[in-house]
Amino acid sequence: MTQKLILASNNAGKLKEFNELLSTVGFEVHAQGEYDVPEAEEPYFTFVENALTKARHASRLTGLPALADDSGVCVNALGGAPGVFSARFAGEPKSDARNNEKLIADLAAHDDKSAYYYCVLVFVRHADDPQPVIADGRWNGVIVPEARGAGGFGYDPHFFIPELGKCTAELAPEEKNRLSHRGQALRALVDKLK
Ligand SMILES: O=c1nc[nH]c2c1ncn2[C@H]1C[C@H](O)[C@@H](COP(=O)(O)OP(=O)(O)OP(=O)(O)O)O1
Ligand SMILES: [Mg+2]
Repeated sequence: MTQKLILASNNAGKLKEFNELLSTVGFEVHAQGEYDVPEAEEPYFTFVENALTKARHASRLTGLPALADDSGVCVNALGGAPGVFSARFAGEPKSDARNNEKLIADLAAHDDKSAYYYCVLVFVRHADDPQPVIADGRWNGVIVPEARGAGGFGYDPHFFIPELGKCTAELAPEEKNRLSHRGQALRALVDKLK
């Protein structure tokens, strides 16, 4: 029997990646938007607290198991910023274009362009689940000033993987999922659910 699962996210890029990643795992996946779940508050300073809050919120409003993702790009020369604040780095309303512009500007005076993507996933079986399942993943790269590629979302046009000679926006979806922070975290999470 396939189990219904709510994806506790409104981010179209994440939803597309999760649909690909979860298609093989036997869940019937529904985005929280299908159930008119509004965006949850993300008031915390850690990825895990924000992800847990998003998962509980979606599960409470739908009565179904929920999976949430809190993720971001952490830049070493900026002390890990924007990190947990990646989505709203350049203020409200959220804008990938303005976030990328600000990231390039803030890094201009720094020689060290190294960064990593980080993702925490939290799965709850029900809203008050006392044993949320948690997994994370990390993906190292460097920030480049010139945008490259049309795939992915968010910071992908500026997140360069030296080993591949490409930005993550230049990767095919299956290649990004095989390597990404989100792909790593999801495989670890699925292992824990077995
Ligand atoms: O693979 C990625 N490729 C590019 N950028 C990425 C990636 N993964 C996270 N990011 C960036 C996008 C956003 O600026 C922030 C996530 O913020 P985050 O709050 O977790 O998501 P969100 O507000 O867009 O949607 P939601 O909270 O509904 O899941 O990190
Ligand atoms: Mg968010």
